[in-house]
Amino acid sequence: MRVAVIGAGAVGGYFGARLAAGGAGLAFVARGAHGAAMRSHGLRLLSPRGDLHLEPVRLLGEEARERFDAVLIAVKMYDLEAAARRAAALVASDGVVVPLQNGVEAVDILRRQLAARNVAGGVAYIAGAIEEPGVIRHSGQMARLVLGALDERQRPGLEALARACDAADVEAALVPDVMREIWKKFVFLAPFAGITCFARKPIGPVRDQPALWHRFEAMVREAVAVGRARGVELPDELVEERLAFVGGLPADMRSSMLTDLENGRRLELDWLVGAVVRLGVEAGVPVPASAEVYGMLEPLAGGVAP
Ligand SMILES: NC(=O)C1=CN([C@@H]2O[C@H](COP(=O)(O)OP(=O)(O)OC[C@H]3O[C@@H](n4cnc5c(N)ncnc54)[C@H](OP(=O)(O)O)[C@@H]3O)[C@@H](O)[C@H]2O)C=CC1
Ligand SMILES: CC(C)(CO)C(=O)C(=O)O
Repeated sequence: MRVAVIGAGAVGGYFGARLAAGGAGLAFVARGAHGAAMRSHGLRLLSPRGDLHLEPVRLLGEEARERFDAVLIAVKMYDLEAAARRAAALVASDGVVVPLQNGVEAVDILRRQLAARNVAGGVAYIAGAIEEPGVIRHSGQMARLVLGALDERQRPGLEALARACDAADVEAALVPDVMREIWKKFVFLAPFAGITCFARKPIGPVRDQPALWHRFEAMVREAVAVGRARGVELPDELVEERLAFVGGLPADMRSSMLTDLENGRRLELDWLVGAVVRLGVEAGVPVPASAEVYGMLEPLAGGVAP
């Protein structure tokens, strides 16, 4: 199977390298110092699930005319529009494009640049970061994809992608209602990103401080209420289930937004806590806890040198 990965950072670099090592015909679209390092020394994964050094790495230049059966997009939300245009030039007419962003708005952004027939849904459960150009650091054991069709014609392509994941020892579940799965991640992830940035701490110290944990819980409840108001069928037990999930995460787990904050990078705030607030206001759902955390972080959203 021919797979292209646009954005070779924590998410794209990890899953792309595993797929390549598992035998998929894989090529990356990468840029900057990280892309240059991949070109000269390959891509290195440092992972509790096993280190990997992929060399050589196949990198696609602007001139690439090849078409791919699947295109995974793993750039930050603020780069998605441009990446979607690139995906349109790389995906086969019957291929699938799978966005792996956190947030609930990636599919809508992709549909502005691509035929709806090609745009599928995806969720990535993993924690990691680019440690230095050419090197991805994976933290913890979690490394899982959730994939789902948004058009019946995408099923064979997604099944083939799931088989390629299986061959690469990457856990990938095909689900019937992927938008619901995207929301099920969003309802804890947006609050998780918000509260860890608000506290400037990983999740362990947040759990240990009742005031922070109560604020986090309030934010999860608000995000679930917003999803429901928008017609997403989220089960009654979801809040408790998501709190238990976050309760079981390793104490030193950081959100990718906290890592970005600490590195002075732009934040995905407007698509995470900001989206809870924006969509909540649109739907007439009160979101005071999220709005307060959003307000505190908003001045930092553009990236502030550490
Ligand atoms: N990190 C994590 O633990 C997780 C992240 N996510 C989500 O996944 C998405 C990706 O995050 P993450 O992997 O952390 O991001 P990273 O910043 O680690 O990687 C993104 C990479 O894509 C590059 N890029 C951006 N636009 C283009 C483009 N047009 N062509 C080629 N390369 C491009 C970036 O380059 P440059 O640096 O030059 O901008 C960067 O190297 C986000 O939405 C995030 O919320 C989901 C689960 C876990
Ligand atoms: C919380 C985590 C690590 C889970 O996948 C995540 O998605 C992120 O911080 O971006």
